[in-house]
Amino acid sequence: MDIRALGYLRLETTRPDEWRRYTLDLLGMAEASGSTADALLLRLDDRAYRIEIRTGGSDRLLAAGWELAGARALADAVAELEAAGVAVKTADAAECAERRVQGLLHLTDPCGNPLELYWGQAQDHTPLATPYGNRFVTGDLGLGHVVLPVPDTGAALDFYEDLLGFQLRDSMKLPPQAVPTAAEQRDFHWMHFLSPNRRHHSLGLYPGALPPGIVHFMVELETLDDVGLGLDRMHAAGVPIASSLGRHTNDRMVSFYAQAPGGFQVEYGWDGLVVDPATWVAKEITADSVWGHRWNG
Ligand SMILES: Cc1ccc(O)c(O)c1CC[C@@H]1C(=O)CC[C@]2(C)C(=O)CC[C@@H]12
Ligand SMILES: [Fe+2]
Repeated sequence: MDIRALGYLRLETTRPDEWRRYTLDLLGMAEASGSTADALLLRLDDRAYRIEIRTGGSDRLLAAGWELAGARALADAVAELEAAGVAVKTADAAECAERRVQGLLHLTDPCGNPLELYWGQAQDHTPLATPYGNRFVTGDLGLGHVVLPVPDTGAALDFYEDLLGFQLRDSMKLPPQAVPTAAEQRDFHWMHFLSPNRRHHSLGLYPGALPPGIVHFMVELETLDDVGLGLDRMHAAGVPIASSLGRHTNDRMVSFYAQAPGGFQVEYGWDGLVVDPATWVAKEITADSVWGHRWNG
């Protein structure tokens, strides 16, 4: 399947004012044109939007949007999904227009996580004015990464690897105490990292359940100072820091994790690894970080 990148995230929130402050004032995102009273659209680059925060009755992931190369790629995806027995719902013209894409499918992964496959997202050609002059690393690496809860980790790995065509980059054993909501009792649980592109991982699979349907999402900044200044803003605003600054072993990302409104986290990072998919070899990592990343509570 010709999926190219994580294109957008859609979230539902019961606390839209908090999310507004969090994304614009703390994460340094820009409000996109087309935002409405019900849905804050956020710009990180030349795309019309990368994140949608929709006001509703719960705090949860509405969809991870994965971008395909074009109309033929999306039609091929429908055929492959249906042949594999996966139910897909094709969006009508009105819904495509609302999402600002030219073709769109809805489906769920084997653990019930909502995804959208799409092609042809609108661009915004007006200069991007982020509040602190910070720049996000996107382009063909996509928006960043998202970590999804997958209690049936094996089924989820098969789905993303074999059907969606993501490349497994590495895996890490988590001790039972790190996965209190695992489906079964085991000595350890695998966490997996995958991507359809050169970004080390666009998707993390966390082997437990989590009510918001998302463990964290990561946005990457161009400079270390962008990340440090973001950390200062989080501290100044009194946002709980879920994990201190550190460097991950697998993608070498220097990042911290801040609590987001609604029970999950945002990872704010710099210097993530770009790999060559043609020569990559899947590995096991035996520590999450080279240094830092002290988790709180
Ligand atoms: C290990 C790792 C490497 C690169 C990343 O971008 C990344 O997010 C992680 C994993 C972070 C991970 C998590 O998402 C939920 C709580 C986890 C499972 C832990 O208990 C240790 C690592 C944590
Ligand atoms: Fe991450």
